[in-house]
Amino acid sequence: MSEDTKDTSKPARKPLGLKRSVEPGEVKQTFSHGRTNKVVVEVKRKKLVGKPGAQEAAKDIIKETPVPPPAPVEAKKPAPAPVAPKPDALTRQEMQAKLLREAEEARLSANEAARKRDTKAKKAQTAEEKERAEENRKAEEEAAKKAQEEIAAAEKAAAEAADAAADASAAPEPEEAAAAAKHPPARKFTPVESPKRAKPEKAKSGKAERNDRRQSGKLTVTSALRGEDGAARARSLAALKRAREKEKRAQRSGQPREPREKQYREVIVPEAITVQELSKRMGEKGADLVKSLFNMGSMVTVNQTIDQDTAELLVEEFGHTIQRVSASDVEIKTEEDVDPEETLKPRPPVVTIMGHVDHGKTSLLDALRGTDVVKGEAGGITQHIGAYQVKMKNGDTVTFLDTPGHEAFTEMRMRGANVTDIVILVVAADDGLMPQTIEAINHTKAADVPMIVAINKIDKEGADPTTVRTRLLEHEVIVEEMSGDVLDVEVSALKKINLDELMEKIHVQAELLELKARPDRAAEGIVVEAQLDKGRGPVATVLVKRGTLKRGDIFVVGPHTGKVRALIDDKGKQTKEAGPSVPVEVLGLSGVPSAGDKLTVVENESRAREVAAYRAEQEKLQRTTQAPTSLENMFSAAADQAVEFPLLVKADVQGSTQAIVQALNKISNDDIKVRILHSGVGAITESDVTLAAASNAPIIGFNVRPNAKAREIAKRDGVRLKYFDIIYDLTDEIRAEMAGELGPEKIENVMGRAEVKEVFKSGKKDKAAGLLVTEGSLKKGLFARLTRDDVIVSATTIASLRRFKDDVEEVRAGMECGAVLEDTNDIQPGDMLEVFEVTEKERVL
Ligand SMILES: Nc1nc2c(ncn2[C@@H]2O[C@H](COP(=O)(O)OP(=O)(O)OP(=O)(O)O)[C@@H](O)[C@H]2O)c(=O)[nH]1
Repeated sequence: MSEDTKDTSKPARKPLGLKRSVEPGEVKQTFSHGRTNKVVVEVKRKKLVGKPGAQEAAKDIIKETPVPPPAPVEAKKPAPAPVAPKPDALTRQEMQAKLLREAEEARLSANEAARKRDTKAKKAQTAEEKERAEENRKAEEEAAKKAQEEIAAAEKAAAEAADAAADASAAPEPEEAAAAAKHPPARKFTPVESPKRAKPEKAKSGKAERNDRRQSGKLTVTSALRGEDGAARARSLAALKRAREKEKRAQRSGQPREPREKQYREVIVPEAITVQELSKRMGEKGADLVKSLFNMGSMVTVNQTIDQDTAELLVEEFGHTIQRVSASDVEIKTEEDVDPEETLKPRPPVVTIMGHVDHGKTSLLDALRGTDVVKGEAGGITQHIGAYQVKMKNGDTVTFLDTPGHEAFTEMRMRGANVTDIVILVVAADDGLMPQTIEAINHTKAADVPMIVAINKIDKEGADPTTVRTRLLEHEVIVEEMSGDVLDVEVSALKKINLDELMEKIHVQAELLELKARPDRAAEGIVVEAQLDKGRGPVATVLVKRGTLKRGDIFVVGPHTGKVRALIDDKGKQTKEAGPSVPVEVLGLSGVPSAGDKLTVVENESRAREVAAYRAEQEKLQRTTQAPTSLENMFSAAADQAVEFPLLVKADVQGSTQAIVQALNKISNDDIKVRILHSGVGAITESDVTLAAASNAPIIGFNVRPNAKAREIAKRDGVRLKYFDIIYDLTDEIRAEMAGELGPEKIENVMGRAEVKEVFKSGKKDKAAGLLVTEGSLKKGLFARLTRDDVIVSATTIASLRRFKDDVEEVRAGMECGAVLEDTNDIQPGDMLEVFEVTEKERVL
C-alpha cells in the first residue's frame, strides 16, 4: 500500500507515455462517437480541487495500459470521468474521488496478475531445476561407474603388461600403469581430461559443484553420455569453424589465396563434340567457351555440337593442346575385340524361317514353338517380341527369329548384323518352288548361311516332295536325298508331323557349326525389332550376340544411348540378364533404333554419348551427302553440296534395271549425284508417277511404256517420261541433263596479290586497307580473298581503290594503294589479299 501511495505522488509531474496526447495542464475530454476535446486547466495551488486528481487519473491510465489484459479494461472506465466536467465544485470532488478509486482498483488487479504470473514462472523454474539436477546426478553416477570400470580395465592391462615385461625395473609400477592406462582415450583428444575424470567423487561434495557444471552448458549431459571425447570434439569443431571463418574473411578482405596453377591438358576431340563435353574435357567453364566462341563470331549454346576445327581454336585459346581423334577412334571396334578361345562357351543357334507367301512359315514357327517344353512351365502368354526361344526335349535351346521376309534379312546382313546361323527354307509340297522361294535361296546363299529345307504341307493331297527336291537342284540346292549336304525334312505344320525330326536336324546343323560365344563380358547384341511403346517408351528386342546383358548396363544402340531399365524375355517375364543367343526386350533407350542396329554395352554414360553423337553425325552426313568442299569453286553455291539428280527407273527385265542403275551411278561425281528413287520391272504405273512428281524427278522407261492412267497423271503433274531402248543413249542423255543442272563451271584466274601494310578508317564505320601490291595488279570490282596465316578470313570484292586520295581503277605490282573491301572490316596488318576473276565454262560430265 505504501508503494501505491508513493506511486500516486510520484508521477504527478512526470510526463508519461510515448506520445504525449495530453499536455501538462490540459484535460482530455472524451465524448460519444470517439470525439475528444482538450481543455486547458489553470493550475492554482489554492484551488487545487479537481484538476490534479484528474491529471493523476489520466497519468495512471497511461501507466496501466502496458500491463497486460485486465488493466486496460479497468483503466478505460475512468476515461469517461472527465466527460462531464461541470463547474460544480462538489461534483468535481466526487468525480475526483471516483477516479482515484477506480484507478487504484485497476492498479491493484494488475499487480495481482503480475504476482500470479511471477509465482507460476518461479514454480516452473524450480521444477525444471530439480529435473536437471536429477539428470546431472544420474549422468555423474554413470560417469563414475564408467571411470571405475576403466580403472579396473587399465589395472588389468597394466598387470598384464608388467607380467609380459622381462625386466621388472624397466616396467612401470602397476599403479602408475593403471593411472596411465586410465587416461589414454582421453589424452587422444584433450589434455584437460583428467581433472574432469575426478569429478564423480567431488560431485558428491555439494550442490554448488553441480550447479557449476550445469552452467557450463550441455557439457555435463553430453560428456556423461559420450565421455570426454564429445566435449573435445565439440571444441575442435568450433575451432575448425573459426579457422574457416578466418579464412573466408581473409579472402573477402582482398587477400586472395594462392591462385591455383592452371592445368594444361591434352584434350581429346572427336570430329564433332558438344561445347559442354568439350568444356568438361578441357576443365573449363562451359560459359567461358560460349563466350569465346561468341568473340570468334559464332553464336552457339553449350548443348550445340561444334566441329573439330572450331574445337581446336577453342582448345588452343585456352592454352591446352588438342588431340584429334578420327571417326574410327570414337567408334566401338567390335571386330577387333576378339574373345580368346578358352573363354568361349557353346551357345544356342539362331534360326530364321524363310519361304514363299502362304507356304506355311508362320504355321511352322507356331508349331515349333508348340513343342517348347518350357512353354507350359512358364505359364505366361507368349509375347510378340520378334524372336523366341524353344527348348527341345533333349535340353537344347533354339532361338527363332520372326523376320518379316528375306529383304529384311538381307538388309540386316548388309548392315553387318549377321545374326542368323541357320535358315529354314519352307517350301509347300503342293505348290513347289515359287519366285520368293528362289529369292530366299539367293539371299541365304549370299549370306553364306547353311540351309535346312522343310518341305511343308505333306499332309495335303497332291503334295509332291520329290518334285520340290528336283527343282531345288536347278538352284544348286542339293538335298541329302539327292546325295547333297543340304539337310531336308518333310513336315506338316498343320498336322504337326515330323517336327521333332526338324528340330533334330537343327541340332545336327548347329553342332556342325560349333556355335560359341563368351558369356562373361560386356554384352553386344543386335536389334531385331524396335518400336515406341506408349507406356514404356522406346523398346527394342535385342538378340545378344556375346556377353551378358544385365539390368543397369549402360549401352549405345545405333545413334541412341540407354541404360537397361528392364529386360523382358519372350515369355513376357522380367529377367535380370540375358546371355548369348537370348532374345530380350530392352527398356530404357533414349530413342527408337532400327532393326539391325548394334547394341554395345560401354563403360560409362559419357562414352555412350560420345559414340551415339558420332553415329548421329555420321547418319546426318549420309543423309545430306555432302561433297568435299572445293576451294577452286568456293564461289559456286552448287559446289558446297552435291546436287542430287533424282530418277525413277522402270525396265522390262530385272537385268536391265540393274545395268541401268549401275551405269547411272557411275555418272555421279562430287558435284552431282544420281539418286534412284525407285527402280523396278514392268510398266510405268500411277504410283511411279506420283513418286516422281513428289520429287520432281523424271521417269526413265527402258523398253516399257506407262499405262493410260499413269500417262494421264504424268501429263497433269508435268512429270517427264523418257523412253530408251539402248543403255548408252540413256546414259548420254542423262549425263547431258545433269551437266545442265549444275550450270556452267566456274574457273578462277588469280589476277594479283597484295599485302596489308596498315589499316585505317574509311568513312564512319568502314575500314580501309593500306596495301602494297606484290604481284600482278588489283582492279576495282574483282573478287578478293583475304587470308591471315593462310586461313581465309573473308571472301569479298574490291569496293574501291585509291591512290593519293584519287579513285583509281587499277593498281599495279610494286605500288601502294588503299582499298575498301566489300562487306568486311576484319582487316589486320600482315593479312594477304588475293584478287581473281571468275570465268564460266560449259560443264562436261
Ligand atoms: N494342309 C496344310 N496346311 C498348312 C500347313 N502349314 C500351313 N498351312 C496353311 O497354309 C496357309 C498359310 O500358312 P501361313 O503359316 O500363314 O503361311 P506363311 O508362309 O506364314 O504366309 P505369309 O505370312 O503370308 O508369308 C494357312 O492357311 C495354313 O493353315 C500344313 O502343313 N498343311
